[in-house]
Amino acid sequence: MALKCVAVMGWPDSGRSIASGVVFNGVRNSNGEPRKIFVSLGRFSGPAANQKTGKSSTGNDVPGKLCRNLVSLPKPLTISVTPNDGTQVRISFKGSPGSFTEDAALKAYPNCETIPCDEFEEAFKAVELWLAEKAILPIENSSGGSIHHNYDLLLRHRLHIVGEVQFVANFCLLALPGIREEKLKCVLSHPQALASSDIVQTQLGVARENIDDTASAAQYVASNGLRDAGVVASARAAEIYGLNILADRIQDDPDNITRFLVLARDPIMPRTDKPFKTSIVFTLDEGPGVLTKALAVFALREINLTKIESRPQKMRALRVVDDSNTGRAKYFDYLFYIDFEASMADPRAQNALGHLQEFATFLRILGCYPMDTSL
Ligand SMILES: O=C(O)C(=O)C[C@]1(C(=O)O)C=C[C@@H](O)C=C1
Repeated sequence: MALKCVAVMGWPDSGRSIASGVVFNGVRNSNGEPRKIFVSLGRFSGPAANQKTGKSSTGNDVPGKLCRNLVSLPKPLTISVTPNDGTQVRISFKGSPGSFTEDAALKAYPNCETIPCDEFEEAFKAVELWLAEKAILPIENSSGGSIHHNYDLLLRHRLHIVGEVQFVANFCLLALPGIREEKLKCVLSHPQALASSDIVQTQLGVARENIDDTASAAQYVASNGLRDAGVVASARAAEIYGLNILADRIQDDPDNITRFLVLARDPIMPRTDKPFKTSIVFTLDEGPGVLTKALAVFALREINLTKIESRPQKMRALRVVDDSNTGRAKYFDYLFYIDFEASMADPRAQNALGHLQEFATFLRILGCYPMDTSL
């Protein structure tokens, strides 16, 4: 059977053509109807294509290095590179020990080794340089919304989303031992933690000071012996830095949830025996209804969307279009990020992306991963 590789979902200008997978055309189902098949390029068992000749070891011609004879494709497998309990998995994160991101890593991989980094970018690099197997980063918060910078990093780097962690952060008010609430003149923490515990700070009448992460704030107050400063951080941070917990669960919304993404160098094989989510990013041409059309590819197949986010295309912020009424019109150019509830092993998802790819100007699959159903 001749296969035509019609779309490569990859980094637009990286010179590396494949990020997560390929959609193949020219495949028909048992009724003879055309069918698009998405093949994840994470890891295959079975004969691999020779990178130089483009021939598989079974002798079948393959168009392009990584296209394969789909008939012989194995059923999706889950390849577990690391044990489920996280033994020996090194996970990089932005922040100091005791931060909520580290808590989220420990929730997903209880025995992991965590690698604190100063910046999100460094957490990505730690995985790219094989210093860590995975990175974890917050992507959205139920009260503060999206963490936009991290959407940009997902696209700038080539890691794959391999998991999500939903985490309820329990914010505590901390201070040096012996210090009472009335003595506090200011409270230090991550801006999101400060914003999420506004009621208590207003009651205390304290000034707020932003620090990179909650645990670093605890470390700063402890190491400088600041007697008039409180901290909003976790109970674990109190223990690590020798601070007292003055008040527990000070978040305005008791269900303040942060969603974290787990990233790795390789994608995982999509499955259909448990709920999976897929995250994509795409761009569209300018025109009326184009976004509606893009969203319809999911609605038509009854695929539920859980998140949509738009970000400016920084290197190509303005699009100049000849418009018959007004002459030259200028539009902002956007990237659209979507999470949907379907596995890439599900034909509905394959068909939806095949359909989207017909008119999207760029499409990349950021990852297909098990949904966190723990909350
Ligand atoms: O500062 C921390 O402890 C973090 O892990 C970061 C972070 C965030 O980026 O939103 C994570 C969860 C909490 O909501 C507060 C802060």
